Amino acid sequence: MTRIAVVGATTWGITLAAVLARKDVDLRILARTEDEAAMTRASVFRTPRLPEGFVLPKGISVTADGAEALQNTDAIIVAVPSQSMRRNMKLIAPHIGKRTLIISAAKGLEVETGKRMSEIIAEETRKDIHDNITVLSGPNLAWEILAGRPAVTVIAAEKESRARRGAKLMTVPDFCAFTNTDMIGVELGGALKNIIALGAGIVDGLGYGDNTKAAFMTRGLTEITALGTALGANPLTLAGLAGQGDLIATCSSKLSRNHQVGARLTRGESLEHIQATMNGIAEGVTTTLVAWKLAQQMGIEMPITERLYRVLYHGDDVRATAKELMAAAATHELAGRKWGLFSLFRRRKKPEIAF
Ligand SMILES: NC(=O)C1=CN([C@@H]2O[C@H](COP(=O)(O)OP(=O)(O)OC[C@H]3O[C@@H](n4cnc5c(N)ncnc54)[C@H](O)[C@@H]3O)[C@@H](O)[C@H]2O)C=CC1
Ligand SMILES: O=C(CO)COP(=O)(O)O
Repeated sequence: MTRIAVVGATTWGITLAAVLARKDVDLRILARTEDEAAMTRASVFRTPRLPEGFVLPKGISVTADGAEALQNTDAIIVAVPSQSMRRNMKLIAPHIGKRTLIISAAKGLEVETGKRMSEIIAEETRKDIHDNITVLSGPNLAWEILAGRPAVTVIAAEKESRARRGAKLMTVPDFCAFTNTDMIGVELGGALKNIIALGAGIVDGLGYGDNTKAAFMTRGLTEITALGTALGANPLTLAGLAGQGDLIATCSSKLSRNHQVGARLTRGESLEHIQATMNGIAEGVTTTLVAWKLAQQMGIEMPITERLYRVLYHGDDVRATAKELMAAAATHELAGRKWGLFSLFRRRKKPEIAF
């Protein structure tokens, strides 16, 4: 029987385990402590993000023992906040088998290095398993998926065969995985759209209309595509499910924590207070910092990211910043959009960034 382990008793980890339980597989969740494992087993979830009354499907085992959870698995899904990816990988690396597929399900960039999750996984694992590193990302609000509403996702790996293997493992009724070989694009799409989702929460919180929102989302996609392609992503990936698709889902949904952060900022709440009370992770906060630094160092114009960075890290006034952004001198719509076919072959070197 196929054996899959999920690292992280998080909203997304539990959701993916519950989704996979729709088919006949041996599923194990690796929790951080025996307490956390016992609570998850008893369906007492620390996060209120799961639908009310949700019960962990029978047959999923939960343990805090790494060897028990991870040995002899066909795939390990790592569903932890991105700032904890390196720490988690250090713990699980010794248990990863030569043929085990590693699926990163986190959507963020490491603050200290600006690195993508797959880069961190590679740094923390043996070379002989690097071909097995894959990433999963797409318009995937956990609550909707657990509620049984149909969704699709994308699995990317450098080798098409690994992406196909991952997609086969992850596809179940009402949750279907597309494949891609552009890992950079899929990861950056999932991470960078959170910046724009946070801003969309501000747009909604300020009571602006659909015209504003459409403009904001479109220009948001423009600037994350500019950074993404400079970092080596295929622009078509960013226009696909893991980029534009996820951007639409999170900018439109009140279920999105990133959207919630933006909306709460417009009510005068401080970022510290929001983060302390939201009981979950909004990756867009740290991703804004990383993207801003990358943009500065690579000379890429990101007017939305730049202003959100000032709101989040320098306490700029949300209303004044939104007004300033909407009034900012418009340029040629296609200015800076140089990612024609040739840009695929002209990757700029990512700077070494000191954060
Ligand atoms: N919730 C969602 O709808 C989706 C989340 N994701 C991504 O999945 C990643 C995890 O997010 P969520 O599951 O929503 O987190 P969450 O918001 O449910 O939980 C985050 C909290 O989990 C705890 N945690 C549990 N196990 C942990 C471990 N092994 N290492 C570190 N912290 C642990 C920590 O207290 C942390 O603050 C993020 O990168 C997120 O962007 C991706 C798609 C959908
Ligand atoms: O990535 C997500 C949906 O695709 C989840 O969004 P939030 O992290 O903003 O809740």
